[in-house]
Amino acid sequence: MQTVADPVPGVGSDADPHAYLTRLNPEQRAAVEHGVGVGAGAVPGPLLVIAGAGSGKTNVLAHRVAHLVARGADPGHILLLTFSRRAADEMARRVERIVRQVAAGRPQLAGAELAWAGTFHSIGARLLREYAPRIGLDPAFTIHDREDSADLMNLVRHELGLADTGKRFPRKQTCLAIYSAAVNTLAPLADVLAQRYPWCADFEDELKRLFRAYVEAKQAQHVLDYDDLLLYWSHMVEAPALAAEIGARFRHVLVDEYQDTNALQASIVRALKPDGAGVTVVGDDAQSIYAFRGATVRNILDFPGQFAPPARIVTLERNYRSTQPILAAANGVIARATEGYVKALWSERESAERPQLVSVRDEADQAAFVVEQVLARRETGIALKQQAVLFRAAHHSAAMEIELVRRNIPFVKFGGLKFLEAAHVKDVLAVLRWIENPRDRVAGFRMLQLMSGVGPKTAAQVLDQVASVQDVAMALREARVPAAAAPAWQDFLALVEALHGREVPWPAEFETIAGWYGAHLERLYEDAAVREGDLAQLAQIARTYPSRQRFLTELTLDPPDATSDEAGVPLRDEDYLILSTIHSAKGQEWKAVTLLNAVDGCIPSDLATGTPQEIEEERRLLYVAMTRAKDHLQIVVPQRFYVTQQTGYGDRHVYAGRTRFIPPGMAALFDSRAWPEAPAAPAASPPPPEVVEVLSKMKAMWN
Ligand SMILES: Nc1ncnc2c1ncn2[C@@H]1O[C@H](COP(=O)(O)OP(=O)(O)OP(=O)(O)O)[C@@H](O)[C@H]1O
Repeated sequence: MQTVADPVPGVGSDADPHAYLTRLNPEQRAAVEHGVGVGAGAVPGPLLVIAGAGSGKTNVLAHRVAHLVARGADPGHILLLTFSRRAADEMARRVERIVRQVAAGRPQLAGAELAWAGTFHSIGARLLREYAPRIGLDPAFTIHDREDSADLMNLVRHELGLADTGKRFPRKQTCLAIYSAAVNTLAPLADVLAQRYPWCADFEDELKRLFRAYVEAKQAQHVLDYDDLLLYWSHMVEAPALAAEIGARFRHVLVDEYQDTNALQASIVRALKPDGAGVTVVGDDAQSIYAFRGATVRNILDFPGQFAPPARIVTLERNYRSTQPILAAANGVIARATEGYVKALWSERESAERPQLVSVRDEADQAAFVVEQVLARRETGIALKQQAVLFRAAHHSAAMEIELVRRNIPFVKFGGLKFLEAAHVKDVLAVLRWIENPRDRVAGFRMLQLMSGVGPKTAAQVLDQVASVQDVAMALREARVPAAAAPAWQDFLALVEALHGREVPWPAEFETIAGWYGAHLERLYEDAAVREGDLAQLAQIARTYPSRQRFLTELTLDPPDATSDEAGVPLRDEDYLILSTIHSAKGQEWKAVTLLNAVDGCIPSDLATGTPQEIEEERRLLYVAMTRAKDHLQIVVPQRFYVTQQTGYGDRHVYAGRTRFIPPGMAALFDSRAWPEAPAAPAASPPPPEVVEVLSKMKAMWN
């Protein structure tokens, strides 16, 4: 049902206003044009774009949105759901660029802006604020990140006496993980326990009690956790009237990275558009790597059959990123998967260089090898930024990081500690969150204990006192605190009075809080100077938001990646090597990619070999890693590596075999080599070095 775009006369210097379509290959173009312009008022039927790695998924989605706008769709009625905010921003930029090309001579397109592009969570937060009164929610709710949620879970766990049952009740992080898995997979608690947490199955009743109390605590404190942003949204659209109202706001709903959505997200899309009209989902089942967070590859596998007639499927198989030998090896890995949409990626980028399988002795040699290669490639003109070292688990890069620091090679690491997880950043945000919502107990608890002399008991008492009053500042003035806390308390009262009275507008408010916190920082942390740098960065970010509420919401939902107390964040270097977990490498590409620790136990991770599904997900992880490479791919296989805290064995070196996903039958797709290469001839043994006498000098120092 495609139509060829009508030419629009007099458009800029470009004779064809839809010239952007000619840049697409036939399959991409079919996806972009599907159902657009079939008649005034008609909405395209559901579309599934199966986009192989590097086949231009981002490109296609951006073109489809731009094409819809160019053909008359109101950008304010387009909902674009992406996996990360970075992806949403990038997409919006591309759409605007394409639309600008068509806009000359069509003034109504000039200022076209995508008002509704973002992650499921951030769009959920926006809709919930707007519709809060309709579902009995306080619109000023604050949002807890994972750590806050775990803290609240812990608080409730203690209150219910579950922490001291004598038996080993699951810890707060585990409780939260179980809760989150049940919510996101829409599965009964008993099933989640049986399948994922069998060692907690005995606690089903207690866990239910805990989760009920946790939900009550969140409601009493007007806080939502990450999962609530989806859960409330999904409950909201279960009401047919609200579903119809919200669904009607969005004529087109486009979802990126559909393979990594969970059951809850799919149910939201279904509720908004029950017949699939206007829905486009794009993804690659071969790159589904978030099952551990509740994502289900079933969403993409089952999408077409949800509708009658079924959704149209367009498959993109031409890869623009990698050389053909790299693709052949990646295809070889994924061809052995048990289920999926069949596709054979191909590329016109011929190369004589096959990917390498490099055998090294251990992790130290692995690090030395990678550094040697990285530097050699830089000599050939490939900047460090164009080179990435990928690994399955964040700690796999430890030896590598040490070697890089020793050799003075700057690097950035993605997938390690997140900015918002750093204690000092959390401290400042806790103050802001509490000012926003004084019922938020986790924020208040953290904030009050920043003051010398205020411990958990005093903090809890104070929070009880302010829990139900309107005038928080007054309640704080009347609160009794230990004498040791008196000086700090006076400063705190002054801060609260200034902020509650709104004497200080945003973002100056942030500076005021940072100033107050600065007085505590040195006492709280040894490396206060480093942390001050992070806070300055946070202040910078704060200035870009119009209000405290927007700042808190966006930052909680999409935190910046790294803090400066992490190793090697190259604040001053222009060029730096990329170190990244495979998960954080999603959607990226580099000229050269090196994969560390391609051994069984690391990939597949020995923590993820419990079920066939887990093993399949590990295979897809390897596939994702390999398909990030444009020109050069090296897969390193250390013969032995160091493992920590293996149950019953302690820390030790283990000998490992090459990952099972590259069996001997695939060897022809790679060049195999060993490093260091065996020396051509035995070197003559050097003369024994002269011994310099220092021992006696050392002792003599203390004579
Ligand atoms: N029609 C095209 N002509 C030329 N290059 C293209 C075309 N479409 C996409 N590309 C290029 O192909 C590369 C991969 O595109 P993109 O990042 O959108 O792929 P992707 O499908 O999102 O990949 P992955 O899912 O593996 O992350 C980019 O460098 C992009 O510029």
